[in-house]
Amino acid sequence: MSTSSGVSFVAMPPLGEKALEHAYGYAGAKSGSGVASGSRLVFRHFSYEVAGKKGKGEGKVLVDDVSVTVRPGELLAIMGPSGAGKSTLLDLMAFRKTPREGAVTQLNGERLTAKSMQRMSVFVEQEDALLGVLTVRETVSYALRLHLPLLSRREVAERVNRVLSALGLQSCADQRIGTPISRGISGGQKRRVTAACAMVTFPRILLLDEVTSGLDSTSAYQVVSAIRTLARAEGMFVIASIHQPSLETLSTFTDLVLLAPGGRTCYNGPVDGLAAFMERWGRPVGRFSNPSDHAMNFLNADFGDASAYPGTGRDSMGTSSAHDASANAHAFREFYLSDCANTSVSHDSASDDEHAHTHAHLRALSPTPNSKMQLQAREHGKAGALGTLVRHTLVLSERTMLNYVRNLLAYGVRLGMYAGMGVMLALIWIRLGNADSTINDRLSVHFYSVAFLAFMSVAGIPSFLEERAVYYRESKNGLYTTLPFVLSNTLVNLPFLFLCTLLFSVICYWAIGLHPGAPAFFRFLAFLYLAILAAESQVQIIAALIPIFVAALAIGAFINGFWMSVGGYFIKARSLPRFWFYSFHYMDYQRYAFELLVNSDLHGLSFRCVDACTCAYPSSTPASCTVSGDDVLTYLDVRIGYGKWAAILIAITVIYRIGLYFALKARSS
Ligand SMILES: Nc1ncnc2c1ncn2[C@@H]1O[C@H](COP(=O)(O)OP(=O)(O)OP(=O)(O)O)[C@@H](O)[C@H]1O
Repeated sequence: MSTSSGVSFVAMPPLGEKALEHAYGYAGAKSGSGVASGSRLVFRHFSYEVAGKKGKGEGKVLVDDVSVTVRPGELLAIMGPSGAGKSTLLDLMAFRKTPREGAVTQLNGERLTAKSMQRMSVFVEQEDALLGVLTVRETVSYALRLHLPLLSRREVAERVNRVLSALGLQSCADQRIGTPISRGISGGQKRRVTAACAMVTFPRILLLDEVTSGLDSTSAYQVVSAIRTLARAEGMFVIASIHQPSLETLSTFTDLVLLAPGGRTCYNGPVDGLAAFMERWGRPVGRFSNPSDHAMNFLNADFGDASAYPGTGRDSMGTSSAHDASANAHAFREFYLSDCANTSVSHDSASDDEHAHTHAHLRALSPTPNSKMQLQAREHGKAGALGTLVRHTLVLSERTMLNYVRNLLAYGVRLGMYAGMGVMLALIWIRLGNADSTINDRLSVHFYSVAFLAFMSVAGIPSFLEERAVYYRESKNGLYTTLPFVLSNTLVNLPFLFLCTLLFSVICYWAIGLHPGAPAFFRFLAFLYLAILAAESQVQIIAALIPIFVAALAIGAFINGFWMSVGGYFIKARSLPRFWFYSFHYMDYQRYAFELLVNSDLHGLSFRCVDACTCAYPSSTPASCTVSGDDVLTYLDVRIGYGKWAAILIAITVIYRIGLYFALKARSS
C-alpha cells in the first residue's frame, strides 16, 4: 500500500509484520486469525459533564453523545485537539468515570459491567507509573507474574522476551527505568514499557491513552504495529487516543473518531475514508498532507483560524481568531452530521441493523485461549482465593524488597539519617551518669527518640507515592487487589524499620549510658520499634489520601507535632486540659512509647542528689541523699504495664494498617 506522498506503509524496518509475528510466537498468526467475524464491542451514547461550581455558571460538557463500535483485531484511533475529551472518553469506556444516563457498553450483545470490563481490559494511562530502580525486563516480568502468579519462571522469561522484542525494547531490557539521581531509559522507552506491561497480560480489550506520545515516528509506528499484530492474533479490541500520527502509524489503525472540543464527534469511520470525507466537505487533503493533520487543523480552537494554516486549501488574508477557529470546528461537526444523514460512514448509524442481526451469532464467540480473563480464571481455579492472595503478596513483597534494596535515595538516605540521629544523640547526651540533675536529660532522650524518629517517617512519603502510583495502575487493571499490596508493604516495612531502629539504638544507647544490661537495651529497641511502626503506618495513610508530597509532608508533620503536644512530656498529662487528656492523649502512640521507654530506663535506678541533698524530684529516701527512678515515675504519674502498653501500640499500628487499606480503597473509587 502506498500513500499519496509515495510512502510505503509495509516496508518499515526492522520489525515488519513477520518479525512481529515471530516475536509474539503465534504460529500462523495472520490478519484476522483468532477473530470471530461479526463480533463487536459497542459503546453507545457516551456523555459526560462536570458540574459548575456552586452558584457559578453551568456545568461543562466534556464528552457529548459519542458512540463507537470496535471489531476484534482492529484498532480504533481517537483523535482531537488537546482538551477535546479523549482521555475522558477512554475513562468512561473503562468505567473509571460514570457517563450520563443512557450510555451502553456491549460486547457481543452482552451488556458489560465495571467488573467484567476490568477483568477483560487493560488501560494504559497517559502517565507512566513505574518503579525507577527496576530494569525494563524486571518491570514487565513482575507485571506478568502478578497477573499469572502460577506461570513458571521459564514461561515468564519467554513471554516477556517476546513482548520486549515486539516493542523494540530488547536493547534496553536490562537497563533501569531511572530515578531522580540516575538517568535511565528515555521517555519514549518508558511509554513502551508501560504498553509492554499491559500487552504481556494479553487483554481482550486494550485501551491506550496516548501510547505513542514521546516516541519518534518510527518507534510510534512499530509500537502500533506490534499492538495490531497482537490484536489480530488474539481477536483483541483496541482503542487508542493518539496525537499526530505519521501516515504509516495512521494507516495501522482501522477506524478513526475525531473529536472537537467539548467531546463532540466530527468524524467516525474508517481511516481510509477520511480523505474522501474531507473532499465531500470541500476541503480536500493536499497531495503531501496527512489526512488526520489536515482534519485536525479545522478542529483546534485554541490557535486561531484554521483556514490560515498552510495546506488547508484556502487562503486567509484576514486576522485569525479563536472565534473563527471555533466556527471551523462547528462547521466540521455540522458537515459530519449532515454527511451521516446522507451516507453510512458512521459506525454508529451503520451498526444499528447489524447489531440485531449479529446478536445471536455473537453469543457463540468464545474468548481466545490466551485472553487475560481466561488465563486469570484458569489461574484462579488452580490457586483459589487464598492461594492467589498469598502469591500476589509474595510477588509484591519480592518486588518491594528489591525496590528498597536498590533505592539508595529513598531508603539508603533514610537509614543514614537514623544512624546520623543516633550519632548526634550519642555525642550530645554522652555518658549522662547517675546524678539527679541528669534525670530530665534522660527524659528528653526518650522524648526525642520517639518524637524525632517518628517525625522522620515523613521521609518515606516520596517512595510510598511512587509505589502507590504503580499500585493504582496495576490494581485498576485487575492485576491484584488492595489487600496483598498492604500486606506486602507491611511485610517489607517490618525488617526495614527494624534495621533503622536497631542502627539508631546500637549507636546511642550505650554511649548515653541508659539503663544498664541487655534486657533494658532490648526493651528500648522493641518499644521504639513499635512507635516507628505506628508512625510509618500513620504517614502512609496520609500519603494514600493526599498523594501530593508537599501536602502530605505538611499534614504528617502537623499530626506528629500534635501527638507531641498531648503526649505528656511538654505538659504533664494530668495538667492537660480535660478534653485533650481524655481524648487524644489516650490515642497518642507517642505517649505509650515514651512512657514505655521512660519506665524501662528509670525503674530500678537510683540517682545521687548532688545539690546539697536537695533532690530534683521528691524522694522517698531523702536521708540517703538519693532519689529513685521509681520516685520519678510516681511523680510523673507514669504507671504502666509493659505488656499492656506494648499491646496498645501494636493495636494502634494494626488499626492504622486497616486505615491504610481503606484509604487506598477510598481513593481508588
Ligand atoms: N474534573 C474536571 N472538571 C472540569 N474540567 C475537567 C475535568 N476533567 C477534565 N476536564 C477538562 O475536560 C477537558 C477534556 O479533558 P481530557 O483530558 O479528556 O482531554 P484530552 O483530549 O485527553 O486532552 P490531551 O490531549 O491534552 O490529553 C479539558 O478541557 C479538561 O480541562
